[in-house]
Amino acid sequence: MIRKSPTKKRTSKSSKNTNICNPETPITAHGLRDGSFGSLVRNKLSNPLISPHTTPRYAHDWDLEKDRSPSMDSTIYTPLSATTSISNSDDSESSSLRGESPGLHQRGSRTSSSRYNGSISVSVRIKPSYAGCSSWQLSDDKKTLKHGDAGEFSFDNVFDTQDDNHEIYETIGRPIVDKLFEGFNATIFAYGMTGSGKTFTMSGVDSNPGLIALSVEEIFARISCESGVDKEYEVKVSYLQIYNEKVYDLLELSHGPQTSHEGSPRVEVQLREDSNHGITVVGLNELKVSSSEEMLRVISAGDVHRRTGETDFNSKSSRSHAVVSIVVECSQRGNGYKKTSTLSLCDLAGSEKAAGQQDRRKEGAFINKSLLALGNVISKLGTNAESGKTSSTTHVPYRNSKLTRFLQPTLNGESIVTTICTIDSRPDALAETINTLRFALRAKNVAITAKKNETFSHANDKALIQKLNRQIEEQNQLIARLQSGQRATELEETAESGRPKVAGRTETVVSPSLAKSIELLHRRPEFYQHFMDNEYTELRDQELLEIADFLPAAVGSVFKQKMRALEARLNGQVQYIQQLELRSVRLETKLQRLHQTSMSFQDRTGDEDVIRRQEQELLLLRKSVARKDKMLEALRSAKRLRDSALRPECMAMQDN
Ligand SMILES: Nc1ncnc2c1ncn2[C@@H]1O[C@H](COP(=O)(O)OP(=O)(O)OP(=O)(O)O)[C@@H](O)[C@H]1O
Repeated sequence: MIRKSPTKKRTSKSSKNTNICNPETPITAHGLRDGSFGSLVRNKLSNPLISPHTTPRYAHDWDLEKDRSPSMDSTIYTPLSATTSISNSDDSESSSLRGESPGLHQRGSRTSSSRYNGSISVSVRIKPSYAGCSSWQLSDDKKTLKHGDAGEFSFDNVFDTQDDNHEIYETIGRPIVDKLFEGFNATIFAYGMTGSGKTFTMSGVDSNPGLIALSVEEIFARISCESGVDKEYEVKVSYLQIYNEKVYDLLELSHGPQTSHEGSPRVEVQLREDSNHGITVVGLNELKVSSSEEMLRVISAGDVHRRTGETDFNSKSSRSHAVVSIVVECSQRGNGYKKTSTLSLCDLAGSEKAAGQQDRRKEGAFINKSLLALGNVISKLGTNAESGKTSSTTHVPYRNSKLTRFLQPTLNGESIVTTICTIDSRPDALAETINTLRFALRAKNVAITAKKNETFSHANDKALIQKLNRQIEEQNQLIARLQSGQRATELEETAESGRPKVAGRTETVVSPSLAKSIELLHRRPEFYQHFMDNEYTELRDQELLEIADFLPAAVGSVFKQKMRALEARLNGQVQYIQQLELRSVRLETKLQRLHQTSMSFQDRTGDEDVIRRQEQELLLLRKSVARKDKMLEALRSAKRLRDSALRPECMAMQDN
């Protein structure tokens, strides 16, 4: 049975959100103050913060490098306007009216069953915060975030502080797992500043499992429901981290989790690109797993080795980008159908300000550099989609970081992508929050054209064809054996009927008409017998009938009987001879044709043999016809003798 996670209906909340500074605000199960963000602030359509020509008021690490910062780069920044928000929300609304999942951003009109056309689906999750008042406000439909200074931002979904991981899974995780089972590659990635809740969303905690655990449970629940006699599933998992621009396998088995100390990067693996397979990770362990428990054990063993450290915003910050890849392979027995799709669950490292510690600073520089590269790629892909260009015709800077190189196939349209951008509502994180929201807006523009990974293997067809061919071959041999047996019998019979016996001859090359003639000759005795036995046919000769009438009754009837038999035999002989003559003519014509053919194929001794045999057959037939002629002549003379014996003078003499 498919496990149904408890579905909490996404309810609209009032736009008049509770100020989290309010001591009346209830505390959630996680010990956090519940409720949405701060006081309603006037909506400003023209916003100084988001103008490409204006310097942001908030200090940000990236702001120091304005030229490189995604937020400040005027070539990649898309100014936000009321129109953008409205058109985006209209888009989402129309997709929900079409019955599409709110978790995916699919363009229904261009979508066929084996293709998915859409764009990256983008959701934002707000982390509850104690630190100061927030001025963020969420719209009733939970799609638009407003900030007094930053303006208005619309997305496919905005999850507020009350939404737990189950709620998020139901809205964005389950539709992605649906697509996975249809055969599409699918990706969920979490993006946001350090401490904003990416790992909390992806991995969760014991009391509130994250998208990884919930997806894994769903995958195995479906497999147990769908597996059967005709369908079989295989599931594999791999887990890697990108730390300081190096890729490490988190499932390397050479050291058990107990022996390796927490946070140490495992075995380094390499990204490789080739024309056949695209980007691959050489040497990455892919473990076959057969249950959700087993897979979650494997993943948590990998978690232990993920690089973590302390940042200003997170005491246990993930210092690497981590990707869990789950490969689901479904094969149908009998027809060679196979579907292989991959679910990639990425928990990116968080962007941050420059840290005090040297190690943290180095890590932070790598993290920021790779996130900047990701932002640039997303921006370029978004611009391409808007202008109708493809990444094959324009340069997309995938090579600027290991993260973008690794995500290249995903972002290049081989996967359906959902991103969850986490933000921290505290005021001192506003600059980072705005950067995250800008990234999220750009991601919304990235077009996806994914196709199902389905194949039909012809291995089974080949086996079937081979089997059928073997059967045909066996049957051919059987027919040849039966034919040669029949020929041998015929030849035996021919020999018995006075023709020379040909010992051990198994040739079967006899023309059908010749075979028929031979058969007729073989049946000759029965043929004669038939006419000889036919004594009850009517006597047709009028003269004989009249003579019989003159004879005494007893003699007359014997006479009639004898005459009838003689007449019948005579007629039979005549008919038979006519048939033989006809066949003889036909055979002669055929023989002539064969002679002509043999002239042109003299080296083919097989044909000469056939001609020789047919000539022999013809000779026999001619002899037979001659015998028949003699027999006919004898019968005619017998008739003449009888006729003369029946003349009146002879009769009178007899009477005397
Ligand atoms: N929505 C939430 N509800 C309750 N607690 C949360 C939420 N989001 C995050 N937290 C808590 O905030 C802390 C930091 O979260 P988390 O580690 O998930 O952040 P992160 O974005 O992964 O940070 P980093 O990039 O530094 O790894 C954790 O203690 C986590 O439990």
